[in-house]
Amino acid sequence: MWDSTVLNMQRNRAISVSSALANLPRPNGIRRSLSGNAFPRTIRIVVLGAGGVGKTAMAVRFVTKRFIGDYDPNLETIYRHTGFVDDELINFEIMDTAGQQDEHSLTLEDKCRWGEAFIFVYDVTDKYSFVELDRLKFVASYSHSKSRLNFTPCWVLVGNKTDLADHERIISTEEGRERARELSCHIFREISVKESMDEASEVFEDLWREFARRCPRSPSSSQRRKFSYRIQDKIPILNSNAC
Ligand SMILES: Nc1nc2c(ncn2[C@@H]2O[C@H](COP(=O)(O)OP(=O)(O)OP(=O)(O)O)[C@@H](O)[C@H]2O)c(=O)[nH]1
Repeated sequence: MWDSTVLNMQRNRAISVSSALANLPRPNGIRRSLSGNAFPRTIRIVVLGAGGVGKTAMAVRFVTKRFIGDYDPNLETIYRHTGFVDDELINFEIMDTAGQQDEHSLTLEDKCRWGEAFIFVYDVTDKYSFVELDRLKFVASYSHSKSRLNFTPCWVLVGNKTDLADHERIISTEEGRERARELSCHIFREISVKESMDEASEVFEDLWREFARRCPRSPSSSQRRKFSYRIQDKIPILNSNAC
């Protein structure tokens, strides 16, 4: 009797503390999500593709809404960005990999083990970037299978630079769609990061929806920590309000 009274008191206290926490204003203006989750869920996305296809431009477009013309090709960064998708507040962690590897950087497998969702980018005017997709998908699938995370990651294929398509297109939309099927990608989009802010954002938002559908519970923080320590030592993290 006494035990159950104490248990009930503890439970009521826990409930009132958690609802009080949920109602507190969050630091940096982060609100409780409208879906009712007190804390935003996190998704880790790795962006892969040959050099110069627009990986950095796409990530920066999503995070800052701006198109910035040129970046250091060796720059690898993890962008952290919090935003709403369908009334739910989501933490996006986006690893922008360098298309040209230098011998001191982490291996591609190391980086892929960190990821839970993958965006493969090619340039619709560049045949090599299209051919390179096979190798990248192979490495990402292999690395993910070694990471022992118990869900199929979300795969997305993006053909970028459609603003150049009228005169310079080499890969047709149908070829892109067909390759998405061959690579078992869940989502295929053609976009112009340069001309459209919305097209870049929709890639990340649709990716989140697909991820949430196939993985209702995110990996635990202890699972995530296993893959973090080597990566986060070597790749700088940039919060979106600092971009
Ligand atoms: N026309 C056009 N150019 C683009 C578009 N997106 C990116 N670019 C340009 O393509 C070049 C390469 O873009 P990045 O974002 O640096 O490409 P990346 O894939 O990150 O390249 P690496 O860092 O070498 O791997 C830059 O000059 C961009 O301005 C686009 O949608 N249209």
